[in-house]
Amino acid sequence: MLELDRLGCGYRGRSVLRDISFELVAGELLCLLGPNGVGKTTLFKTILGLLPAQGGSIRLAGEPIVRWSRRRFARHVGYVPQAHTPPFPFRVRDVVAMGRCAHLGSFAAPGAHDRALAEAALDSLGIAGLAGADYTRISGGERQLVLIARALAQQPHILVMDEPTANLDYGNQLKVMAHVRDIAARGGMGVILTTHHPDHALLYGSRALVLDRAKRYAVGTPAEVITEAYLQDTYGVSTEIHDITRRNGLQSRLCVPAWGAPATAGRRA
Ligand SMILES: Nc1ncnc2c1ncn2[C@@H]1O[C@H](COP(=O)(O)OP(=O)(O)OP(=O)(O)O)[C@@H](O)[C@H]1O
Repeated sequence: MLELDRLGCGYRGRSVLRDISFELVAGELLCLLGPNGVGKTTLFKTILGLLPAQGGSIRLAGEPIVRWSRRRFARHVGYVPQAHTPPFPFRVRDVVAMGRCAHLGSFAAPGAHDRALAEAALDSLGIAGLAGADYTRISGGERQLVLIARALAQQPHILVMDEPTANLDYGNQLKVMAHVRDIAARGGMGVILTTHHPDHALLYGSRALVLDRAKRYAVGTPAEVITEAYLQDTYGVSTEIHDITRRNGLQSRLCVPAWGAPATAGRRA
């Protein structure tokens, strides 16, 4: 679906990442992890065509993205930016319906089908009750959910999400991750998202791309690339990664800090 080949990205006179190669395939959720300032958003902006590539290439459905018109690109690729406050007090249902813009003709307004997709996207995230609210008067986490709903209403083939769970409460973080994983798998959408939580990738990711401080990267299953050594070297914290058996018998892998618990906590009798 999306192929990066030795991609370089950065800003005028400043290289941020070099020689990044990976593919995003249909139905997968690829989690991108890395320390603050390493270049995750810069990589996304380059994939989205907002910054010119500094070498290498990006292909979408086998065709270099430089050959894609903006309109065709917008029909294929959805983007969830980090939450922002827009200057205009649109109603939430209109913000979500804007996700349908790339599918409409010039000057056309969203029709019944587009409105229904917008309402369904709000409903799927449990925020149908916000539909009539003013987008500038809802909380940061609610705005984040609305931006996710807008991207879902767009029904893209590829969804790029920049820290989609950053402002969300614990329950909404888990719901959004599970929901995105499920719609990727069911609908054949490829999703790439950034997260600062290794557990999000371990629990929900099909694959992970991890960047370290030296801007080296590795791509693989979350279990392959999110290791105690990676977390120690990259974040300077000691962690333990454990395989657990859930009550339903399924196996999961989780990361816990190796420090910080009271001396007596969890001590066996
Ligand atoms: N407009 C810009 N012009 C020049 N340099 C920039 C610009 N925006 C970001 N940078 C620099 O590019 C580098 C990568 O920034 P980027 O925002 O991609 O990091 P990130 O990995 O997304 O970080 P975070 O996890 O904190 O969101 C940083 O050193 C940052 O200072």
